[in-house]
Amino acid sequence: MMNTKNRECKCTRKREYEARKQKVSINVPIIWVLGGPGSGKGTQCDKIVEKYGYTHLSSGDLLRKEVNSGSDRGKELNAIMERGELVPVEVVLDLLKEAILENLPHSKGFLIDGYPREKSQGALFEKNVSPVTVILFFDASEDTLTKRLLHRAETSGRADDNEETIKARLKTFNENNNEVISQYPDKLKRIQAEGTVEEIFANVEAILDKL
Ligand SMILES: Nc1ncnc2c1ncn2[C@@H]1O[C@H](COP(=O)(O)OP(=O)(O)O)[C@@H](O)[C@H]1O
Ligand SMILES: [Mg+2]
Repeated sequence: MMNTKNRECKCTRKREYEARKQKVSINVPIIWVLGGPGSGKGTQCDKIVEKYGYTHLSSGDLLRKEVNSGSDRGKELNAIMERGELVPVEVVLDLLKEAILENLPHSKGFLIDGYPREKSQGALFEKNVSPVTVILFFDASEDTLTKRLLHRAETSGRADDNEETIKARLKTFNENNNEVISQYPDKLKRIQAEGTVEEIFANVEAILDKL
């Protein structure tokens, strides 16, 4: 019993290690989806998946999955996320890269939702995973973001959808966002995200139809 467990454990670790080392050759679009908390990244990604068949990888969802697994790493992550802070970049990047490799054989493109959150995260992704094709940045006012998140809080069950954490998340976002997007002037597509879901999606289509 003990032996089998150990073997499985080593095996998983080995696979993870190899995933990290492996060079990835990706010939489908890699799209970073950025914007403040509540800017509609998840909502628009769902619509993109429906029309374009891309693979949606949300860094937040991958992290929450890790938290729900109940692992020690998950518990540490949960504490950080409840404070509205950013988790260590290696953790997010490993989770993203593993998910990309897993989906690569059949994927038409990847939506990387909510990453990079810091300048260094973008550089690490491009170095260790792949260059980015295009960046969708959903731009909405703080007022709109807060209203949408408080509304989402009624049903989301997310530990970070409460007034205090929302304030901290907006602060984290404002501190880092300009530095992130200013690195990629040629790839950046700024999308006005105050309108209806359909209006915003029309602007998204105008960009993705050209890829
Ligand atoms: N264009 C929109 N107009 C009004 N509400 C929206 C719009 N887009 C998203 N929402 C709502 O705002 C909340 C946050 O959207 P979500 O897609 O989860 O944002 P993010 O993934 O960027 O945090 C959700 O409750 C969602 O239904
Ligand atoms: Mg989201």
